[in-house]
Amino acid sequence: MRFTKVQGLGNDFILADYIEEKFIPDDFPGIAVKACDRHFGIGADGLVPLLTSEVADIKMRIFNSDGSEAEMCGNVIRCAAKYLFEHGIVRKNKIKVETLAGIMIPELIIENERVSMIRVDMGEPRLQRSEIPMEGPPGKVVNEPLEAGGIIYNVTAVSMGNPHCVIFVPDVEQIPLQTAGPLLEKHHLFPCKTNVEFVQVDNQDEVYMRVWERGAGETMACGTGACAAAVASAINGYTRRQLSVRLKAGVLFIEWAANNHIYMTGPAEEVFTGDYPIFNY
Ligand SMILES: N[C@@H](CCC[C@H](N)C(=O)O)C(=O)O
Repeated sequence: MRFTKVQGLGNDFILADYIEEKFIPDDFPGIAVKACDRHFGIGADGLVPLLTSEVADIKMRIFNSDGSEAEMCGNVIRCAAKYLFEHGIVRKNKIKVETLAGIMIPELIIENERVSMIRVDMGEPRLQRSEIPMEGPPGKVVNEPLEAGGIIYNVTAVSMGNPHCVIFVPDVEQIPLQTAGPLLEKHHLFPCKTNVEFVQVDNQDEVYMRVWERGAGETMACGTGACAAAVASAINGYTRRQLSVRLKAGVLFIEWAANNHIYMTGPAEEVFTGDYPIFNY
């Protein structure tokens, strides 16, 4: 498998370009588990095959490092758009990408003939409990108490195509993410599991976030998570609808626009390329 290792704010992925390939492996989950291993594989938070699409410029599938398939990924869609543009595969500055969460549209911001940032139309957030999905009575889940491991968390649930559970805390550095993360990710009220974001509000224009990702554990950043955190911050009245979400390795700029779409702007980088053996699994 030819691959390009990419990262967006330290959330790293194996991009596997199958657009021109005749042989498409059928065990992407198995390949993801082995290739994402940080000791015995390439090492990454996920494996992302790029494929041809009948409804968009390309199709992107997303496999977490545990092999589960996700509907959408904000950080990798920026990386994929930059890769497609810089390698001359799609020479448009707005690229339509088919995902399990629908068609997303990354836009390349070009400065001095180089892609400096990528702004992605992430579509509309979904807030109804059934859309997350989360068990319970109909309506939105805003600042609602949820017990996990003997602790009550106040959660706001947002779907960006994939599920997110946002929890506001005074100091994210104090959160024992390795214990709280898995308990919330696999909580019985989330039938498809959930990504978990702990968010500290710095002021009306900025929050700081740590994330425990469904199927990948703690990662350095999460694009859909940053969008969910921004939506949750706005509906709880903590921030404006345009804000910076600070992560370990940098910032994502999120705007919840008047058309109800979320726009996420951030960087993307290629790290290295290589070949990975996928036979004899
Ligand atoms: N890191 C991603 C999200 C990847 C998928 C997620 N773990 C899930 O299972 O929903 C991002 O940047 O959005």
